[in-house]
Amino acid sequence: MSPASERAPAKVNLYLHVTGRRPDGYHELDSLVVFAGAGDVLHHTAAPDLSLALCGGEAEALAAEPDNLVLRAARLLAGAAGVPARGALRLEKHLPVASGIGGGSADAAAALRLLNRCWGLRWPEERLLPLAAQLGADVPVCLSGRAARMSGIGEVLAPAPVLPSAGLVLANPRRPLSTPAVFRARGMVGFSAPAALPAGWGDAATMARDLGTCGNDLEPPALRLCPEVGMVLTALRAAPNCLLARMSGSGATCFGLFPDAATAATVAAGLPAAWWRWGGGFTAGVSSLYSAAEPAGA
Ligand SMILES: C[C@@](CO)(OP(=O)(O)O)[C@H](O)COP(=O)(O)OP(=O)(O)OC[C@H]1O[C@@H](n2ccc(N)nc2=O)[C@H](O)[C@@H]1O
Ligand SMILES: Nc1ncnc2c1ncn2[C@@H]1O[C@H](COP(=O)(O)OP(=O)(O)O)[C@@H](O)[C@H]1O
Repeated sequence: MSPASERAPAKVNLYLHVTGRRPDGYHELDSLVVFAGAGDVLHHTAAPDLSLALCGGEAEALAAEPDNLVLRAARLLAGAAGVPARGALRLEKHLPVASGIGGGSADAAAALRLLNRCWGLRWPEERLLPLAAQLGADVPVCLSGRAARMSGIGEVLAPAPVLPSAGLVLANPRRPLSTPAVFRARGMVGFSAPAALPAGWGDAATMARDLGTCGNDLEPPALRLCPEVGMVLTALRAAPNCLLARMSGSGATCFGLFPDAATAATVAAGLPAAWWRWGGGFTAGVSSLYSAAEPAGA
């Protein structure tokens, strides 16, 4: 990746427990978040003013978006750093919009990393995290792009258990789902306890067995709003060697876990062409971030 580009990988919630609700209406969560090889890409070219151009297969869904998260992130960082917001940005949009895999959050996080570098700020991750949290509950976890155990409303991050190599299929029935609408549709049901997880897994089958004891508490309301989620889950579960299939985030994208990336790619290619689908493996992290030990301007 060129120094003037940043990957914005898709976030996948391998499980998602709603553990409480704050007085301000936000929900407390417990989730194991991993990142997929699929993602958007953000590019920067020096320019006196700030602008954003969109390209890529999923760009059309954002054409009417009045307040792209990339521009919000750029303005927020410029304001916090006291520098002019400048640069011609180009977003290659490959992830479906409003689909439970955090594309907008990943783009916002990529903008923070990219402009931190292109504007010569060299802020460490810890200094960018409060800005990320202001942009959305999922943006802090997307900042490092590292697998994490996420709690609070998304801002409390702890290392994930050691993950095995595994295959991952993502499939979306091409129905956008609004995150607030899915939380609302959950209604007055009770809360789940945080999951009990081991320190790590040696293979994909053991990981899938343990994750099978968890769930996604947003899956039932999402299924009511978007019955196609059920078709996607059925197709994933019917695929040979599927170890686990579940919805990610507030949907409608579902994931399937498979023994390896090659199997996942084959399965994805066999899913209905009318769906958005992708198959591969987890990604290890994006980090072009600076460590706190590194002096600014170094
Ligand atoms: C549900 C999750 C799980 O990872 O993923 P997605 O389905 O969006 O991918 C996230 O918590 C989404 O994070 P994000 O999409 O950044 O949410 P925000 O923009 O901050 O919030 C949008 C709305 O979702 C609801 N919301 C979000 C996060 C949270 N912990 N509790 C909530 O109740 C609130 O109604 C809020 O107004
Ligand atoms: N760069 C962006 N990519 C996606 N959505 C964006 C972006 N900027 C703003 N949005 C808005 O954020 C909403 C949530 O988008 P997204 O992050 O794709 O959802 P999800 O977290 O459910 O996958 C969209 O409906 C759109 O209105």
